[in-house]
Amino acid sequence: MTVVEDVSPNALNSTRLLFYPLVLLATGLWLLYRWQQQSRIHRLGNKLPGPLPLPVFGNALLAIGKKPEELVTLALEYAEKYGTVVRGWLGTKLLIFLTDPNDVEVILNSHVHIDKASEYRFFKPWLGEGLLISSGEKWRSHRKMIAPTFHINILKSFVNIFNQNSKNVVEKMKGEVGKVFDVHDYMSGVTVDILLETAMGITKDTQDDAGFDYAMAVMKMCDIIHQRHYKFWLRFDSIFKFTSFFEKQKKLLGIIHGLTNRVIKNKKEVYLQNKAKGIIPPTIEEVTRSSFDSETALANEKTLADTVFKGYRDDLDFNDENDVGAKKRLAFLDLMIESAQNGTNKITDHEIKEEVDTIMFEGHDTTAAGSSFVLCLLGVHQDIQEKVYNELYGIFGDSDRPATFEDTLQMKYLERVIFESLRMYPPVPVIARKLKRDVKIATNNYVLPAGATVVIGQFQIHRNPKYYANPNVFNPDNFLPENTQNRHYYSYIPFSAGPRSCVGRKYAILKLKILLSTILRNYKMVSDITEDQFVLQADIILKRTDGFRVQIEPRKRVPSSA
Ligand code: HEM
Repeated sequence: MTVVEDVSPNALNSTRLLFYPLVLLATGLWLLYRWQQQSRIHRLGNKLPGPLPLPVFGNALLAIGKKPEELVTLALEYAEKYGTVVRGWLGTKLLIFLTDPNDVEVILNSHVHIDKASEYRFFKPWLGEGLLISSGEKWRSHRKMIAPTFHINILKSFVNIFNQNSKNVVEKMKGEVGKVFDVHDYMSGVTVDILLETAMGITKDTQDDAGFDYAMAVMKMCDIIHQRHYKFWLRFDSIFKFTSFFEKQKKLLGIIHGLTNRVIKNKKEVYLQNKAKGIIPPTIEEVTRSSFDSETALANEKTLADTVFKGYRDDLDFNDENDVGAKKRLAFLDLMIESAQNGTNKITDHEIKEEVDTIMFEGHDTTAAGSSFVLCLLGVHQDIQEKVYNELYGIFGDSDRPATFEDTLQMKYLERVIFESLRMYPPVPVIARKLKRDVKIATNNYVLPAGATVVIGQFQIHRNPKYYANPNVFNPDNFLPENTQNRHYYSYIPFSAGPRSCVGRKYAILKLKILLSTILRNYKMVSDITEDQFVLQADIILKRTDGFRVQIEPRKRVPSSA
C-alpha cells in the first residue's frame, strides 16, 4: 500500500519563501565572483604591453576587413612593436601572445596548463572531443591508449605503404611535367591515402576516390574555423547559424564524416566477420617480426630528430624505449576497435569516431603543407636541392628500388632540409591554451592571470635572431649538430612540446623522408618565383595564398654534378 503524505500549504509556502531568496543570493554571489575574477584579469592583463583597447570591443576591430594574408603581417608588426609578450582584448577576453622560449617552456612543459583555449570549440562539430581538443581524464586516458600506436616498430611496418603511395603520386605527377601547378593538391591526396592505409588499416583495393574530396573539404573547413577566430561576430553560435558559412559547414562535414564513418564501418565489419570465424587479427609486431631482428640495432641509432627534440622528451620517446608489449602494438584504428570490443580500454563507438576524425585531420593537412613547403623551397634553392639529390644518389645510385628504414637513417641532409622548412614555415603556426591558474613567466616576472588565453607563436619564435643567425634565410645547416646542441629547446617547436606535444611527430618525419625522397629522386623541382614572393596565409594550418606553385622536370639518374 502506498502512503501519500499530506503536505500542508503552509509548509509549501515557507519552502517557496526560502527558495527564491536563496537562488537570488547564489546568483548574486556568482555574479560578484565573476566580476571580481574579470576585474582581476583586467588589472593583470593591463600590466602587459599591447595596443590600446576600445571600450566594449577591446582590440577586436583590428582584424576587421583584413584578409588572412594581412593578418600575418599585422601579427608580426605587433610582435616587433611590443616584444615577446603582447596582450590583446577581444571584448572582455584576454589574449596573451608569447614568443620567448623561456616563457613558452613555462606553459608547454606544465601538466597544469594543458587545456586548449576556448577557440578550439569551433572544431567541435567536426572533431567532437577527440585528442586535439579534449581535456582532463578523457584526454589523459585516450593519449595513453593512442601514443603506443605510434611506436617505432609500428612505424617501421608502414615503410612499404609509404613507398607504394609515394610511387603512385610520382606517377600521377607525370601529367604536370612542363606546367606550373599547385603541388599541394598532390600532397593532400597522397597524405590522405597514406593515412587511410596506415592508421586506419584500409587497404588500397577497398579505398574509393574519396580521399581528394575529403582533403579539399578539410581545407575549406579550416578556413571557416579560422574566420570564426578573427571575425568576432562569427564567434557567437547564435549569429553563425544564420550565415552562409553554417550551411557550407554542414555540407563539408557531410563529406568529411561520410568518409570517416565509412572507414570505421568497414573496419568493424571485417573485425566482426573475422572474429566469428575465429580469426584473431595478428598484431603488427607478429606480422613484421622477422624484419625487426635485423633492425633492432638501428632502432637505437641516434637520428637528428633524437637530438633536436631530446630537450622535451615526451611519451613517444618513453614508449619506444620501454616497449609497451606486443598486445598494445596495433595500428591506430585496429587498436581502437579491438579495445572497444574486448573491453581492455573503455572507449565507445562515438569516441572512436572522434579520434578517427582527429587523426585524419591532424595527420594529413599538417604533412601536406609541410611537404609542399619543402618542394617549393627546393624549387627556389637549387643549390640545396642538388645537395639533397646527391645524398639520395649516394644512397640509391641508379636504382629505383623503394627506400628502407635504414635508408631513411642515412638521409641526414634531407632531414635537415625538412627541419629547416618546418622552422621557417611551421604548418601549425600557433598553439593556444587556457590558463587554469595564475602563472609567472620569465619575462619581467609578469603574472598571467587564470582564465586568460595564451597564444604561442611558433612562426615568430622560429625566426628569432637570438637563436638563428639569419632567421629569414633558408639554411638547413641551422640543424647541424654543432648548431643545435646549445640552442634553447623551446626555440624550435613545430610539433609543440611537453605533455600535449604532437602524437604523430615520428610518423610525420618518417613519412616525409620517404615521400620527399621518392619525389626528388624522380623529379627536379623548379620555381618561377623567389621565396620573398610566397604569400603566407594565417590559417589553422599555414598555407600559401598564392598556391604552392612549382614546375617539375624528370630526373636522369646520374649524380647532379655529373
Ligand atoms: C609535419 C607534420 C605535423 C606537424 C607540424 C604537427 C604539429 C602539431 C602541433 C603543433 C600540435 C599541438 C597542437 C596544439 O596544441 O594546438 C599537434 C598535435 C597533435 N598532432 Fe600533430 N603535427 C604533424 C603531424 C601529425 C600526424 C602525422 C599525426 C597523426 C597521424 C598528428 C596527430 C596529432 C594529434 C592527435 C595531436 C593532438 C595531441 C594531444 O593533444 O595530445 N600530427 N601536432
